[in-house]
Amino acid sequence: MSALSIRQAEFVTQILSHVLSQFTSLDRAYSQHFANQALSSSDKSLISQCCGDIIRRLNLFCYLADVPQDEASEQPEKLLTVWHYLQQLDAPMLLKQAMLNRAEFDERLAQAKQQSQLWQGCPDWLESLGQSQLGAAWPKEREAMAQRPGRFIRVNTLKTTSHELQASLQQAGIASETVADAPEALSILSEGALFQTEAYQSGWFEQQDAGSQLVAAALDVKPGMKVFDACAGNGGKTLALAAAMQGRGRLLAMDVEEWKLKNLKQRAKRAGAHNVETRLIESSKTIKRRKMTADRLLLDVPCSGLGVLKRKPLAKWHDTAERLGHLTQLQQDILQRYSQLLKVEGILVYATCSILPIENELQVKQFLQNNPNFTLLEQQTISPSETGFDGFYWAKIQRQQA
Ligand SMILES: C[S@@+](CC[C@H](N)C(=O)[O-])C[C@H]1O[C@@H](n2cnc3c(N)ncnc32)[C@H](O)[C@@H]1O
Repeated sequence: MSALSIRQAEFVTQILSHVLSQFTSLDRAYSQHFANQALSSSDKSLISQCCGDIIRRLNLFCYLADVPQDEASEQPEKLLTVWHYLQQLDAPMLLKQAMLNRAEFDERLAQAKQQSQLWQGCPDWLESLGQSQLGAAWPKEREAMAQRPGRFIRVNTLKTTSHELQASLQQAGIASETVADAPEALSILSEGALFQTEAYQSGWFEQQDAGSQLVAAALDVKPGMKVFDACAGNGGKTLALAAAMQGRGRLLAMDVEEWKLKNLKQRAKRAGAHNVETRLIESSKTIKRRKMTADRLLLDVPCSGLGVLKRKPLAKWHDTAERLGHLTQLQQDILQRYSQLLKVEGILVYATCSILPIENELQVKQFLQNNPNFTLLEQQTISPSETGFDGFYWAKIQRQQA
């Protein structure tokens, strides 16, 4: 990795200031700041990697820069200087005014390395939650979630094969490799303008973490089935389901947010997923009207997102623990009401992008206690530390009787 140019450094400081003062998502900030700018894909990739590194361990960067965390948005240059020092790089000229006393920095660095919670960029509320929920398993998950996320795509088998896609990306100078246990996933090994390739324009792949692909695969859909994706959002998993159905059967994508379903429709068109229909959930009638009609049902419920902190690190700097009570109630409510969509012998997958038992196996346990006509077939937590993927949970549940 090389030092940032002055221009790249300016983008980083502007984006950091923006997200830290307004708490908009990093992705949204990138699209706003990059719009209509002559930046190469390697510029964009370096800028976003650098912003991600700093936000992921914001408390550490503030400590090393001797900046109070609530003033981080006003002193992003100092955080960027720390980023350069940590990688033994010279900071760009722009940052000279933000130079830190090297001896003091070294002393702080030595102290920080002794404190794993600080070194791995973990706020106090998350440390207590992780400890209480996961006990001895927490430290390795905390460490895994301090790392940069991997870059994964899903091969769109409606249009191509893994082999053909790899060859096409290789021609565009992008190296990739297959991923053990996730048959449609490719791990992208080189930087490069993935989204400007002919393969992307032709709908041959979607960006999707390998863990998320495993959740969709757990539903085990078959061509010709009637499948509901009841919290479909922008359709990451819907499109994976459509590919597994080989375009045959009915796939109904539902959500409470209309704009997400609009995005989903566009993505489905590009992917050639012609059996996808969308339906806005306007009231409980949308569900009741379709009672006992589904062969398969995906409930990818709203959650804390604490499994995907590598990719969405800003969530560390809100106290998500405060929202957990509301979220877990909503999750149980969705599971209880939407499970009525299933036919007898139909199968649902309840899923979250969290690794906390309170959102996962404890929710399923409560549901099964209240609904003896459903049984648990299988469940899995996809652990970031064991897989290198984002963290997810899924439970496969079958309806035995009406
Ligand atoms: C984890 S996200 C889904 C991500 C999506 N499945 C994917 O793979 O891209 C959860 C979704 O649930 C939606 N949602 C929130 N409350 C809901 C409700 N009561 N019924 C259905 N969907 C809901 C949110 O709008 C959000 O899109």
